[in-house]
Amino acid sequence: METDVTEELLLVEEELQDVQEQIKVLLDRQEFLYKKQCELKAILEDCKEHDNAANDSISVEAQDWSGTFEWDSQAEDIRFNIFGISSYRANQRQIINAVMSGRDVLVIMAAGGGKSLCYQLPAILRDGITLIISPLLSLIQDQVMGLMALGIPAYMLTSTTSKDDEKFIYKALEKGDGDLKMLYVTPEKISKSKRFMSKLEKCHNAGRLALISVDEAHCCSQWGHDFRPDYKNLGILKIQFPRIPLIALTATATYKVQIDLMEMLHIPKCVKFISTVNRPNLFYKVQEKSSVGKVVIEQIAEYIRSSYCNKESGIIYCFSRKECEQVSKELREHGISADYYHADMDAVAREKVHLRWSNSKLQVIVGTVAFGMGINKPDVRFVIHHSISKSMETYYQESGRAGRDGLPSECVLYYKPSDVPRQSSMVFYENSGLQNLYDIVRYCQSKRNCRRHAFFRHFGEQLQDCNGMCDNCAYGAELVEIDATYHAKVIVSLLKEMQNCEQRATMLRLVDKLKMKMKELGASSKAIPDLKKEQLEQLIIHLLLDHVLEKTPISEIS
Ligand SMILES: Nc1ncnc2c1ncn2[C@@H]1O[C@H](COP(=O)(O)OP(=O)(O)OP(=O)(O)O)[C@@H](O)[C@H]1O
Repeated sequence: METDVTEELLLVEEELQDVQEQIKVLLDRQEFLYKKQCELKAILEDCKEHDNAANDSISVEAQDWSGTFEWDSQAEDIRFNIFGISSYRANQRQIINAVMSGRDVLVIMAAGGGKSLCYQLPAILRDGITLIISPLLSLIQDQVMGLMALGIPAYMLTSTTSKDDEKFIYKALEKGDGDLKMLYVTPEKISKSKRFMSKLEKCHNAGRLALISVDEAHCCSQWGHDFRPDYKNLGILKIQFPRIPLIALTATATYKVQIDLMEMLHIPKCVKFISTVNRPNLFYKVQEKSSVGKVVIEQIAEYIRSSYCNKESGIIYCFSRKECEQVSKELREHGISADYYHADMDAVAREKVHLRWSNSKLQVIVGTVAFGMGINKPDVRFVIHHSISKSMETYYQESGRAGRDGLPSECVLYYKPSDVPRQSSMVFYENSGLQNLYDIVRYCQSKRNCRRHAFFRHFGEQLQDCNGMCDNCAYGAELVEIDATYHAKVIVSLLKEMQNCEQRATMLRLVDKLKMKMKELGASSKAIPDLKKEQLEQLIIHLLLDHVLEKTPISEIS
């Protein structure tokens, strides 16, 4: 009898072993399929966007904007003799021709690509006044000063405009008196000043409004990275002046943002000129960030000292105002010439720091996102992110402030998984905030994929060669594969427990609980690899990206 039972037990155990192996195979298959599903969905999304973009741009291809036009020789003359530019850059001539033909135009051209010429040259060529809407006073002041220096009658109507200039401008608008070719205003002027709008109307009715230009047009869209409520009201321009060509320009706009701003500005049939987002001179790199703040600063200081010993200019972006002050103070203690810039400072103090840095009297400016649009310094050699940005778009924009002169420059992002929850609490209530954050988290976590390709994918552009200009392509990091299935299962079971008890799962709490649970389960005696805190954090983030984003309820994750 006993032998029979023993034999049966052996059979049951054998079958159990068999079942366990089958489960493992199925689990592996499930994991593979989840990954594949995620990749295929991303590709499908990309294809849809490409198809739409291709359909929308049929009108661009239908007309050859690079052909011969009646204004060609006059345009060449202005380009060379007024702007001192010997030849056009990619798309500039085509854009100018489309504007001169009276079409509405949308221009997406990378930072430093030469967007200004695309509306400034037609502004001189066309009879009448060009109205330019730009979001920042400092940007406007720079532009007007630059144009005046070239002998072009450009003015601005802002809070800093003198009474005399204001009088001159209003007379020029209303009566056509005086020499005024370009008029810069902020969007508030359009949405809030009835007096200005009535003068503009008179200018238009007398046939003197030549062109409308909306700079930094991505500010129209809530899906963009710099939404400005007053930009939303700019749709009024095309309603009031439907026959005046409008050119909208920006350095970046995803397909969604493009659709949004075309709707808002009422330019559904605009000709689109989308240049590549590629900045071949920028080297992208993600650096593992120590959990000890002082070590991070030491590493950054050492990097600046060794790579930029001739005091080449740089920017460091920080998460908070307090962090900005702290980082700049500690860098100074390490002998780096650095100062901070954030929205809590008064305008004069901010301008002073900006000026010292612009004149290269200060090597490093440590800023929050407030150090944004209007930075025209061409020779910024490095942009360091002390913490992860909130989206790929923000990161592209901020890191893109490096190397506007086209010379080699570096963009380094210091990443540690425990910075992710800090950002996610900030973006939680934004439109697609978490989705956007997780895109950049994926960028940071990847140890294999080309960083540049991540940008192409994000902006729905065809892949181009990186030429070894990112860490993953250049160094091909040596990767050690660790089987973390056991840890992952424990994390999921812990999450379920915490979810059932309605406990908040912070990264710190989860890692602590995980370590305790692994001890309880006697993981060390089961030849389970012992993972470091940072590795456990990375694993948690991976799980978050792979499962939570796919909207798999925790209860269904096995
Ligand atoms: N065809 C050209 N040849 C040489 N230089 C040019 C050409 N077009 C523009 N530039 C110069 O390139 C620099 C950048 O131009 P611009 O300020 O218009 O860039 P942008 O596209 O507006 O960049 P951002 O988005 O960063 O403001 C300027 O110094 C400008 O004079």
